[in-house]
Amino acid sequence: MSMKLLKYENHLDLNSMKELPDSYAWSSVDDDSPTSCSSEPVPVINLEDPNAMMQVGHACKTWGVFQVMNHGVPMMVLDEMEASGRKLFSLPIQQKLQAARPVDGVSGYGVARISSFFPKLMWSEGFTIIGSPYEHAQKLWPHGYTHFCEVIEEYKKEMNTLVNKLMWLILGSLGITKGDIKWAGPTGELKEACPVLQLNSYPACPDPDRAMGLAAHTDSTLLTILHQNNTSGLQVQREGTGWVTVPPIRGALVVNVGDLLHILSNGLYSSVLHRAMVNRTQHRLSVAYLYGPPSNVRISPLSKLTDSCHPPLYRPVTWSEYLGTKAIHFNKALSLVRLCARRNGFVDVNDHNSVLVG
Ligand SMILES: C=C1C[C@]23C[C@@]1(O)CC[C@H]2[C@@]12CCC[C@@](C)(C(=O)O1)[C@H]2[C@@H]3C(=O)O
Ligand SMILES: O=C(O)CCC(=O)C(=O)O
Ligand SMILES: [Fe+2]
Repeated sequence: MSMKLLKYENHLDLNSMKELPDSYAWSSVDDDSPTSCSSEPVPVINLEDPNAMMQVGHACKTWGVFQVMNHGVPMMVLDEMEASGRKLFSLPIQQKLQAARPVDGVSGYGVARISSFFPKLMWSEGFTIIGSPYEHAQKLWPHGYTHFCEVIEEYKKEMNTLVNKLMWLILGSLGITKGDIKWAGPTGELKEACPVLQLNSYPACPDPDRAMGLAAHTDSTLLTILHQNNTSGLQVQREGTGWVTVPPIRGALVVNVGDLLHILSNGLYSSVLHRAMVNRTQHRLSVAYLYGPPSNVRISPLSKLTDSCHPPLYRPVTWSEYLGTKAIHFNKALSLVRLCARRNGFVDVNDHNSVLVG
């Protein structure tokens, strides 16, 4: 094979490339280059602070993203997850392809799912885990998959505890109590949704200024909890400022507001547009815990947040319906579930054809 590059699904084995192929060269990466280091930093919140709820609410309203410390997830669990991710992505490509994500499937190894919406390829590889990791792990390590599976299960358990804590802080900051949430159990635990674990790998890149690790997107979740290794790359877009880097802080976790929380809060807390950049010398890893509601729950603006002056801006939607819309329409999905302006007698700010009423 020429240049000893192994091709899979039209994508190349990134670890073996000495030059950036044209198919990976994003000419416009620098058009909206990151803001200077002097911009306001992404909030870092100590979850043991008695004012944590107020700070979380403020961060959701003004950023849509924040980092948390003293979150209760043991450092060892984060380190083990990172080591397992590294072990997985450093397997030979032929081995990783044993666990390839099927064309019509969600779990497994593959390129960024959003690739199809962009003319250029992304400098990353991913591994998506939904439900049990056993089936795929067995294909990756036929004789030694148990440790990987144990690490994943432990990580999911810790994330589930944290996501409950975060959801109640966020909902509390909106004045929402346990009785207002249909999918909360009697002791306030949020009924088990089917969480998704997304492992992302961004190999060192020979021409990082022209490459894109993961293109700008919002997550289709209520919340995403992201663990990044010590290499920076995550950037969030802030209105009026531009792209702001979320610096890795050892032990801290990044929390993103997703589209479903945007809907649930009737747009009070906006989902955050984010992307991942790559690095010339360092391999970057991230692990995203994508949290959504149980499959039978339809998410719509909470009634406590709406009245005649603040009508619901979005129609009810289940997580899987929303993922379906996202899979087809990508970043237009949120505006597609937005209620039509005229039907409610108010103007939709996103509807440029609407006529002012009243
Ligand atoms: C539940 C999901 C959210 C996700 C699509 C998916 O079905 C599984 C992977 C998720 C992920 C992770 C990387 C970014 C993202 C946009 C993508 O392409 O796959 C998200 C999807 C999403 O939040 O819409
Ligand atoms: O790698 C990152 O920092 C971002 C990953 C991400 O956005 C995702 O998995 O949804
Ligand atoms: Fe994301």
